[in-house]
Amino acid sequence: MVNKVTTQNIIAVIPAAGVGRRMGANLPKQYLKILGKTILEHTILKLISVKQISRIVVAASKSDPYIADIIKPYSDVITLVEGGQERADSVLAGLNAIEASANTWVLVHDAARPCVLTADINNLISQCIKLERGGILASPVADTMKRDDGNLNISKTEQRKGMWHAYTPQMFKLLELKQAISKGLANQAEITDEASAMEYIGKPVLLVESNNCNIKVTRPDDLALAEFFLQKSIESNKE
Ligand SMILES: Nc1ccn([C@@H]2O[C@H](COP(=O)(O)OP(=O)(O)OP(=O)(O)O)[C@@H](O)[C@H]2O)c(=O)n1
Ligand SMILES: C[C@](O)(CO)[C@H](O)COP(=O)(O)O
Repeated sequence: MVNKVTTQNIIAVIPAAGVGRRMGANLPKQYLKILGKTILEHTILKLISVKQISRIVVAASKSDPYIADIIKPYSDVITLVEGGQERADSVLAGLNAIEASANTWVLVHDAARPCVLTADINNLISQCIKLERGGILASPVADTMKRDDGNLNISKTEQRKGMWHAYTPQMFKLLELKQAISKGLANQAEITDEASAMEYIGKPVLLVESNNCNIKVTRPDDLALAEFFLQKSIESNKE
């Protein structure tokens, strides 16, 4: 499945090996269609529209009957690898397929976030390169945050100030990210995104504010919302 990547530009990794349990569809959610294209294809097209991204590594499930047809039109820029049990395993499999300098920047973006704005990806890239720091797209929390007591009672109101929703893309140097995820996985740390792996090894991570349209398609209701945002971005590209 793997052919090695050799380039010095930014390389994107798309974890696309999830099963979409919360979506509850009869196929993994990244293969559901919105506006005539699968969610994964919308995501691939967003990354292809970013000039600095030279290659995209897609991590898909081994038994996946859908992926080959979807990536065929983009086979000149896409490398396919086999994903893993957890999202972090899939990301690491993608990173392991990249044969580039340790200093190469990699940008990890969920297959399930097709509505990200190209302008926000470009902004993340330029902030990380300018400040020589890894960073993520994120959005400040807008609601009051409650902590439960494990029994549907509120135990506490958390301080909202300074709280952010973590989105993707998340951009780091290849070697550092590989080391961080490998260490986190080896120590059974909870690694739900790339930033949490970097935090685990004590590295600072930059927050870059994203448009709120960058939703993770997770539950059935998200499909209509994603269609609305994708339609809006298609129309604004026509103007
Ligand atoms: N073992 C896994 C699990 C998740 N992902 C990917 O990571 C992204 C974010 O995960 P999530 O939205 O949680 O997707 P699923 O795991 O498919 O959803 P669920 O948790 O509802 O099953 C998705 O693009 C998903 O395909 C992956 O590549 N490998
Ligand atoms: C990476 C991510 O999308 C950032 O919000 C998120 O952590 C993925 O989480 P999930 O547990 O796979 O839904």
